[in-house]
Amino acid sequence: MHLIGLTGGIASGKSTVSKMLTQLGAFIVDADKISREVVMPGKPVWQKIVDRFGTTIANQQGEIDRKQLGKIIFSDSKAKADLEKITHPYIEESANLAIADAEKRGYDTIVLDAPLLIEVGWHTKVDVVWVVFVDEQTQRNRLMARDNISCEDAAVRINAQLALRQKLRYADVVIDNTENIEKTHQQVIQAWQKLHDKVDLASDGVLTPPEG
Ligand SMILES: CC(C)(COP(=O)(O)OP(=O)(O)OC[C@H]1O[C@@H](n2cnc3c(N)ncnc32)[C@H](O)[C@@H]1O)[C@@H](O)C(=O)NCCC(=O)NCCS
Ligand SMILES: Nc1ncnc2c1ncn2[C@@H]1O[C@H](COP(=O)(O)OP(=O)(O)OP(=O)(O)O)[C@@H](O)[C@H]1O
Repeated sequence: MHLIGLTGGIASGKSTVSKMLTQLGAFIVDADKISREVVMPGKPVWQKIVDRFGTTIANQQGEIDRKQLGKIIFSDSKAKADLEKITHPYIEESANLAIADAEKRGYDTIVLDAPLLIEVGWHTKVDVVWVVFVDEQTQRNRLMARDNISCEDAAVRINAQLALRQKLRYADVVIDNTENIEKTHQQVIQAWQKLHDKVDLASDGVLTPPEG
């Protein structure tokens, strides 16, 4: 089994690359999706967030108001650290279970899609690290357009993460997503092919020619 750690910056294109990897047959474990599941009402994380941030952090339906929580944590590093201390152990436990389950179900390639892969040290538990890169201006423009936020808010969110250029130092594979989707798709297919060819060589000493 190959475990790919897929990371990048906010709005650099991780979900876009994830979808391409799904089409190639990988199973995706999405840390952002898990972070939404673990805060549902009734879960221990929900209570811990309400204890730390007050009852007004939950909306009328009792769900955590993510917009409000995002506003708080992206402008207050202590609040961000507190939220991460509450959520990360549960996100990690759930991600580990999802990886083990996908392995049991016979998936040959599993992708841990996590924006904070390197910040939280999970890059050490994956086989290879793929970083989805874009230049900062493109990143800011895509983030503003997708989330309908101001240039200032986009900059605050980008700066809340380890700089994308720093993440490149941990990369086994860099997917440059600055240009169009087709160019990105070609890089993903190439990296996928290389990963699987390499393993064929390592496992039996003979390079298996690609099919077709
Ligand atoms: C801050 C929250 C409430 C914002 O929720 P929202 O629905 O608006 O955004 P979503 O969860 O889809 O995240 C969007 C992007 O924000 C960035 N982001 C999220 N959390 C963090 C964080 N703690 N630090 C830096 N960037 C973050 C990531 O690039 C992520 O892809 C939410 O992201 C959250 O609960 N974060 C804490 C959990 C966490 O660290 N998640 C990251 C997975 S390892
Ligand atoms: N090559 C591209 N050309 C144009 N737009 C793109 C390209 N890649 C992604 N986008 C757009 O940029 C935005 C960010 O991409 P995406 O949601 O995949 O990023 P992400 O890294 O998963 O974001 P987040 O960290 O916030 O979850 C989306 O609106 C997406 O449609």
